[in-house]
Amino acid sequence: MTPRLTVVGTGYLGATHAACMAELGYDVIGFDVDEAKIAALQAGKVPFYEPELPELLARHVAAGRLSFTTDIQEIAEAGDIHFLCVGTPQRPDGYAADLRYLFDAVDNLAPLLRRPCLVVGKSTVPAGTAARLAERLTASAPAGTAVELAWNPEFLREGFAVADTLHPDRIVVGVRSSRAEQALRSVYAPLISAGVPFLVADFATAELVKVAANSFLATKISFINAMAEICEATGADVVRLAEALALDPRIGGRFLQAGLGFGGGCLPKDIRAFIAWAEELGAGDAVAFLRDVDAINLRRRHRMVELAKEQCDGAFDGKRVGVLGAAFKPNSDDIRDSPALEVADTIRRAGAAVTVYDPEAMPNAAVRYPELSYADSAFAACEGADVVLHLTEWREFRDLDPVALGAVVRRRRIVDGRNALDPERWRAAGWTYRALGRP
Ligand SMILES: NC(=O)c1ccc[n+]([C@@H]2O[C@H](COP(=O)([O-])OP(=O)(O)OC[C@H]3O[C@@H](n4cnc5c(N)ncnc54)[C@H](O)[C@@H]3O)[C@@H](O)[C@H]2O)c1
Ligand SMILES: O=c1ccn([C@@H]2O[C@H](COP(=O)(O)OP(=O)(O)O[C@H]3O[C@H](CO)[C@@H](O)[C@H](O)[C@H]3O)[C@@H](O)[C@H]2O)c(=O)[nH]1
Repeated sequence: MTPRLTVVGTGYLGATHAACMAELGYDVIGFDVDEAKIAALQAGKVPFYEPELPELLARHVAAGRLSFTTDIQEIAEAGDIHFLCVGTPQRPDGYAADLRYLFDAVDNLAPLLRRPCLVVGKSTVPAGTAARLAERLTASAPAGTAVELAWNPEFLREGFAVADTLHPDRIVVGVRSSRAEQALRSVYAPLISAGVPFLVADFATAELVKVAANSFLATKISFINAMAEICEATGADVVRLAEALALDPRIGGRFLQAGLGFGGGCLPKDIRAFIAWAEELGAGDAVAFLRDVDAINLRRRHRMVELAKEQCDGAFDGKRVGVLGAAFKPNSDDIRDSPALEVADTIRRAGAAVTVYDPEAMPNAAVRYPELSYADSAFAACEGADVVLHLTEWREFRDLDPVALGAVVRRRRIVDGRNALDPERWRAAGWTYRALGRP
């Protein structure tokens, strides 16, 4: 019999997972404690920007295959498999992951379970969390109910969430029984039969795969950004350097884009949680290098502010700065730990009048950074600017005409924080072009 699925926590990950599971043919109910989010989703609307997701979600909601609720009893009664997709942000008091939402989710769901079911964690967690949740689940579920936990980390990227979910590089599951393994094999059968590798591990390994993958990606970005610092000291060009490195297939070219560094709701908090957890285990030395990875990453933001200041003739006071980009990366409206907004706000606090434009992230940015000014186009943000900062590499910015933009600024000066513009084109249009890691 086809299992009925539920998704607990319908943010970026959960809403995507719910819609994609409906696309694979399952009946899915999404549950969240955020009533506004659930109301939007139930109306077939995605309350954040993610390409491809709105059409997919609306289609399955309209077909009655996908629904959303704030009633936990409803999902407890309906679900054969419950996917936990709640947030695990950085704790306010340090580096560790805040696991309270996961514990709440399990504590609220478990006592209501009346039928045999599998609870599958997808959130990113320190190894050992699944074992703790399994204990809580068994302790709180009614006696005699066959309830089990499994772990199934998620590797999707924002901006490509639907494609990454429907065509993942691999599916990793942490299980304690062949029943759990078979249930997950069966759920993902359409992907497995399309050739997606299905890897089975213990809980701790499955949890660790996710954190290790993000640590590796963060390290690769910080490596090239460390090289950018060296390039700045020697007059070399990090973009040419990365091109040459990438031609070695052992290194590869992906995640070698030097610039303002990584932000978002995942890489920064995941490497910090990894450091905190390893230290707790007495294995802190093994991942001490991740402190450098974090520090290199944050230094790029300071360097960007310095370059902007140089282009403002050494003082921000009384200067106008046009900022292109607010999201932590293009094709997303996510501003969690956004390097662009941190740079923009630092410059504002230093005395400049800063105006930001982003194709999708301005509503989120305006809530978090109400003191910044916002404009409704790139041209409007740059009007009268002493310097333009390119901080999130949306296609719209890469396609900007430097001649036309040159007509609205006060001075033709641009700092490309993402190494994504063509320096020759901008210089030919009379701009002073500066970038991170390039002469
Ligand atoms: N965003 C990504 O691209 C991505 C990719 C892979 C893994 N992850 C991991 O997935 C998890 C979720 O990330 P996200 O970006 O979707 O976060 P998010 O903040 O967008 O969504 C989390 C959702 O959980 C809900 N929630 C909190 N407590 C709840 C509870 N007790 N019951 C039900 N719902 C509850 C919140 O209201 C929110 O809607 C994190 O662990 C993250 O590291 C995220
Ligand atoms: O060469 C690069 C590649 C990325 N970035 C930056 O790195 C950050 C993260 O980018 P990306 O990894 O594409 O975005 P996320 O959506 O945060 O996805 C990461 O985090 C997710 C949540 O854990 C994982 O599921 C994904 O596999 C992992 O790529 C962004 O700020 C990018 O601008 C660079 O600076 N240089």
